[in-house]
Amino acid sequence: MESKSDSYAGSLVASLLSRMRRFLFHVLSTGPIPNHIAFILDGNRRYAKKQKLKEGMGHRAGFLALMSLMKYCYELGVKYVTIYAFSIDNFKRQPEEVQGLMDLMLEKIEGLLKEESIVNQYGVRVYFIGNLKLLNAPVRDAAAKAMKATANNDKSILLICVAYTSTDEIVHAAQEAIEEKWGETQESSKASGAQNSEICQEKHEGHRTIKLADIERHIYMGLAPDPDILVRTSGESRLSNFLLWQTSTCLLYSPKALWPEIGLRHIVWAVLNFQRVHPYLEKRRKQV
Ligand SMILES: CC(C)=CCC/C(C)=C/CC/C(C)=C/COP(=O)(O)OP(=O)(O)O
Repeated sequence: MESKSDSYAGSLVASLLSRMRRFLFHVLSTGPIPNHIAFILDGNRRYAKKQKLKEGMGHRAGFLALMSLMKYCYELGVKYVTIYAFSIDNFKRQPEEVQGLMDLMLEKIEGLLKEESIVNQYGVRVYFIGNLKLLNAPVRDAAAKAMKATANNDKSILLICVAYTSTDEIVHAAQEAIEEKWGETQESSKASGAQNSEICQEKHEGHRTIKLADIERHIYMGLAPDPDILVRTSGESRLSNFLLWQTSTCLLYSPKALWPEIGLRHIVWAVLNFQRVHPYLEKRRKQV
């Protein structure tokens, strides 16, 4: 059992580490701080295997790592954090694993709403991004509840991509943009009393004139600026169908650590690298 002096020493060390971290962040903030960092949470099952844990425990450890990372990002002044929590392709995994992940998600979303959670400590507004109708009803309802409950938080933003892939996001946005154009075309045809053949012609023209901005208006991630840094753990540098539309001028950082092993040093290193290439990234952005 932990004695009183042990717990006193423990809280002293925690407070010292927190002060050191804040000092480090203060020094870092003399340079540009990324506005948006996105994470691909790779390597949770490998971590469980490495630590000889049950597979689901890797994802639980991954969630704890996520909480620490969010804390570091928000303390550092990063406004937007996006995570790839579950891709549409992940539905192809063994049914027990998918169910285990959905159960974990449900439990953790409910936990995020508790008063003492990081979301409330840091004034985080939560968005769930993706094809949410693919989720089971309890997770979808919990996601809707979390978005509603945090709607008045405005200090920071957490975007949780679930049932998400970039190609699905782009197809969805293109479809909505076409429907919007078609709606406008019909309206203007009605107003001018055009004949059916003319409507068809206008519809055709309307489709042909879809612009980049029409698609961007309907992209799920449109509520956030493009990420400045994309972190993918476990040494992989593939994007795996994540934020393909949004990452043309983004710094990719792929530390060897498995997701549950990610920590403060990785964030500091990512930000230092971002600061080093910042003038170049800004130039590229202006050109784009
Ligand atoms: C509410 C909320 C935000 C919950 C998030 C929970 C969480 C940590 C989800 C990660 C899910 C996932 C499929 C990660 C990829 O690791 P992997 O399973 O592919 O592991 P591997 O790369 O070792 O195979």
